[in-house]
Amino acid sequence: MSKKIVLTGGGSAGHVTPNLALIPGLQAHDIEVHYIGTQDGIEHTLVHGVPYHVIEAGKMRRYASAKNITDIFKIIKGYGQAKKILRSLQPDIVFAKGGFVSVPVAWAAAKLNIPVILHESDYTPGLANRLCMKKAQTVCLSFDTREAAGGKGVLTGSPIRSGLLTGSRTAGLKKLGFSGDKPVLLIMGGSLGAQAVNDAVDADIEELTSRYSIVHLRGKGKLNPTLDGKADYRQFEYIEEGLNDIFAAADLALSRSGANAIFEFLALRLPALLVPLPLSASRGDQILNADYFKKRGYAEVIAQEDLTPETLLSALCELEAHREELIGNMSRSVEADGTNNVLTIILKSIGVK
Ligand SMILES: CC(=O)N[C@H]1[C@@H](OP(=O)(O)OP(=O)(O)OC[C@H]2O[C@@H](n3ccc(=O)[nH]c3=O)[C@H](O)[C@@H]2O)O[C@H](CO)[C@@H](O)[C@@H]1O
Repeated sequence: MSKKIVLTGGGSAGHVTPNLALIPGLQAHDIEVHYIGTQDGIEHTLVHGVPYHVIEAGKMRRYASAKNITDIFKIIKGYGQAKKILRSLQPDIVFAKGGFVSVPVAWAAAKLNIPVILHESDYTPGLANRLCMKKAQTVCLSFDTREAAGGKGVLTGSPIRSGLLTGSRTAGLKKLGFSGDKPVLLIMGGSLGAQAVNDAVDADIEELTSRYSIVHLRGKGKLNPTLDGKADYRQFEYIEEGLNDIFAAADLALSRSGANAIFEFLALRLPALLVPLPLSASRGDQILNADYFKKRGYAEVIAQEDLTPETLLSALCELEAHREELIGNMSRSVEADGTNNVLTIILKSIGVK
């Protein structure tokens, strides 16, 4: 009888794309894959070709909000729904990628004695993963932060969708309508977009497009219609299909330092200028992710507070000047594409050879 796995994770694409990276390898081993996510989360739009089960999820905020009360009821409801789904599916294992939808699923799995494997993408775990960690038998890590994982941590690297590494520059340039005469700058604000990065780019668009051909992934609802049709500028909310060709066409990136994006840049040897999500809007995990990449010479970093049209331009010039050096450092990197490492851990724990 074939084995069964439930994947979970959502809220932002960073909690979904590693699961997408694992699905082909799991199916190649004849493992039946199911996904538990929310109705309205980005995971519902990104997961295709496997049965998708809906539960409610509540967000645990680090600030006071009336929603904290209503969300407690959602979490309790989600836990009950997850238990019902898991009881009927009887999976051999649950793989939780993080985000708040993971919490009721991991807790319900533990309650039903179903083993849980967790993946932590960031340098420091978020609240959702800290809550799941208690229930996990193994915590796979993108960064070598094994001491933070309470003896359960295994350094695996980050699962990366294999298709992302096999794009074509020619196809990317054609899709974007760029000649390839200017360097192509990919701007990516994380899966939900980054308003501060978008604003800084918009404020300096004339100068930037005089130097670069720009492909800008702005995030849902964050397109700027005044830039439609502008030469050397293409904007998208989010690219699901064909991102590999866009990545292949890019010479440089300007990006948030979400863990998945930066490990993808590393695997692609794409030099990036990182603008971490600031402490005012997060627990600071992107700052630590970016510091790690800067220290190893894989990327340059600029703080959001320091972002002006002038500093942005000079930081991009610096990045261009150090491009070959950064590519060399990334080529010698020891960080692995985690897809096979995570797969091996999952297969071993359910006895599949
Ligand atoms: C705002 C926020 O809290 N972000 C967190 C979220 O990342 P968030 O989802 O914002 O960003 P990540 O960089 O981690 O992941 C984005 C993923 O979406 C993909 N993508 C992006 C744009 C696009 O058009 N098409 C596309 O496929 C990227 O290739 C990547 O695989 O989870 C990460 C992993 O825990 C954290 O490091 C981030 O801090």
